[in-house]
Amino acid sequence: MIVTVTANPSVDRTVEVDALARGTVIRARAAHVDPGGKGVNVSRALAALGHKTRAVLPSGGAEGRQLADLLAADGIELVLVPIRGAVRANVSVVEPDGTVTKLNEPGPYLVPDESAAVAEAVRTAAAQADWVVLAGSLPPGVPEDFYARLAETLRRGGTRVAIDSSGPAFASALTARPHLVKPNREELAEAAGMPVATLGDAVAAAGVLRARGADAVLASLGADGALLVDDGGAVHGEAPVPVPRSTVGAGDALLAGFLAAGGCGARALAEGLAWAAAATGLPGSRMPAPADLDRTAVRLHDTVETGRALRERDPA
Ligand SMILES: Nc1ncnc2c1ncn2[C@@H]1O[C@H](COP(=O)(O)OP(=O)(O)O)[C@@H](O)[C@H]1O
Ligand SMILES: O=P(O)(O)OC[C@H]1O[C@](O)(COP(=O)(O)O)[C@@H](O)[C@@H]1O
Repeated sequence: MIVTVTANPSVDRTVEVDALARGTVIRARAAHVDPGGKGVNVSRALAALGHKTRAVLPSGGAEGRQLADLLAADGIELVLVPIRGAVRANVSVVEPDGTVTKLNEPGPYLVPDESAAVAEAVRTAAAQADWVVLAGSLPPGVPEDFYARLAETLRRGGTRVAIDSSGPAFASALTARPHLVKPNREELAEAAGMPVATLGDAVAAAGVLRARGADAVLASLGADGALLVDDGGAVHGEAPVPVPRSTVGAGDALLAGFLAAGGCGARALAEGLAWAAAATGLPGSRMPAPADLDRTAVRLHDTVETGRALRERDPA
């Protein structure tokens, strides 16, 4: 069982427009709504591919009810912690060439009792979990070391912990010695305090994160695939996507596939890459079904091509 924790979930609205122009009225071509938040997406990917998962998240307001309704059909065991504020709504504006502009709200203010209730729900939900995933930003009011403290407690109790966050919440969580962290290229560079322009830079930056406390680093590198750095060394892998549709949630699919395949080693990296490639080929944050996976497209490289320049972020 993989338990996910999303401190700041969202209702994700994706709006398709012909062109984005500031200060004008834009008539959208289409819009759709998905459940959102990084841990929520990890659970969605796991459930879509037949794995047992439980998602812990604060829930309040009309958006909280909407999010629970959207998730009801997904086969995820939900642990909803009531809060007074309303769950946020994030908007992604997609242009025809695939460029995505994201507007992520800060989220509701959580009073100390509400933060404590989420932490308590996680401790209960985590009993007998194979992995606990702590993912996404923290809403206002939740202390910066929220994931760090949870990770420390879970680790002491023998539970494996994976973290996918950013900024101070991520930096502080490293000190809790998580088993796995999943930064994207920007988060890797920010946390390591160095530019990441080549695969060699990514290996070096992952080394910095390991020196700060992470056992293993699964770095997602957009169109350049992903890199796993652990005690066994570094492995790079990629899975080309002929027509990328949307990368929203692709990093979450990568992490979900990696954990579903055991959460360590090259085989898990390959599985994560297959899930991420499939998610990248689907619209919005839709998660792949078994028929969407093509494991034959995955290529692993034991020798990392350190001089290889990383591509600019794909607009899709
Ligand atoms: N253009 C692309 N072509 C192929 N795979 C991609 C592409 N963009 C993303 N991916 C896959 O999705 C994963 C996550 O994407 P990335 O943008 O790095 O993460 P995040 O969504 O967390 O920002 C990558 O590691 C890669 O496996
Ligand atoms: O918690 P954050 O960092 O604001 O991110 C939340 C957003 O990220 C997502 O989980 C998608 O993640 P990615 O685009 O990084 O794959 C959305 O569902 C959600 O709106």
